[in-house]
Amino acid sequence: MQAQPSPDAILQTGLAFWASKTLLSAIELGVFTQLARGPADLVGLRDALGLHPRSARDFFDALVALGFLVRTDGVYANTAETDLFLDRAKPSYVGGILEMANTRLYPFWRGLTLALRTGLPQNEVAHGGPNLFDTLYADPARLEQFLAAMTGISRGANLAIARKFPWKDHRSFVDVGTAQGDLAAQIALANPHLRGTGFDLPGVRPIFENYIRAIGVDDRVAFAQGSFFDQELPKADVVLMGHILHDWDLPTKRMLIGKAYDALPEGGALVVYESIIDDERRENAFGLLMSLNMLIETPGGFDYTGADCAGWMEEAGFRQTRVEHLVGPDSMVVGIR
Ligand SMILES: C[S@@+](CC[C@H](N)C(=O)[O-])C[C@H]1O[C@@H](n2cnc3c(N)ncnc32)[C@H](O)[C@@H]1O
Repeated sequence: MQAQPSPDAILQTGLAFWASKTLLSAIELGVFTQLARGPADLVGLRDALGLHPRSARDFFDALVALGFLVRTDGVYANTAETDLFLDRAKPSYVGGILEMANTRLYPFWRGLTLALRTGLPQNEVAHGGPNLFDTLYADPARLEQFLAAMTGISRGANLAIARKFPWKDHRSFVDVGTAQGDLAAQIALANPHLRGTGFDLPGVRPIFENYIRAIGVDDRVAFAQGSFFDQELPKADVVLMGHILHDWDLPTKRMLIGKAYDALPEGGALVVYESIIDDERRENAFGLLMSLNMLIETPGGFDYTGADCAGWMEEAGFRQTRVEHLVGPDSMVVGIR
């Protein structure tokens, strides 16, 4: 017998922003950082966070029901996951991307319908700025938040690339658009024979250098500053691009793949990774929604399938390509020169 149609999934997705904003506000308020110092009862937690009595209990219990807190005999505590990943005091903190989601993406996504009608971004550049990065980089606090957010969204894939890629066949790498440098750091940590470069705009240098020093790989990983629009890429055995191609329109994507080709020796590899959409464009919902996020954030950016990317690489001269899943929605496309 066929199941009766139910509106459950429709209502759940339609109102999913309730759960999303509750988690984002909990991160903003430091709920998980506070509870990482020790469990607390309703009044203790409410007072520590400076919340009004009216809805504090509903807020904390909603976080229990959503699976982000546990409550035992009236005492609230983090789950293993929120304690590890949402306590700001731990290096495993991944909340940077969610802080950015809270302050920037949540308000900007209000403009999605308008963006779909006009094809125009809905973020800070909506009223005339030249590009996302110039706007972000004009404000040091926003720049720092953005670069930390990138580490949050990329950490799982960075660890997978550091382990999965055949690094033993290579001696050097350059991470193009490196942000804080987490990919470069994870590759260097897992592969002591490699030397690496993080390439990015000049304003990124101090943030990159602090991060690389804190991880302890500054003897093998250096920063090279510049814009990939104005100059060639530093030469290396492997060129990596994480969340770079989706920021730009097709001519720029092709230009960047061409510059990567020029930077590689014969047998060298280009590794492109992000939430690569499945070739049928029906399964990787995160990748497809990420592409809508690029509509909100950029004038011409979009996400793409593994087959799309492999095709652009082949047009640029790469002789072999392959697509490999990393973690969650992320895959890498590898091109061998
Ligand atoms: C979306 S972030 C990706 C960061 C990192 N690769 C990751 O996956 O987490 C894009 C990066 O490209 C850098 N970028 C933007 N325009 C650039 C340019 N013209 N030249 C070099 N890097 C640039 C930004 O500063 C930023 O670090």
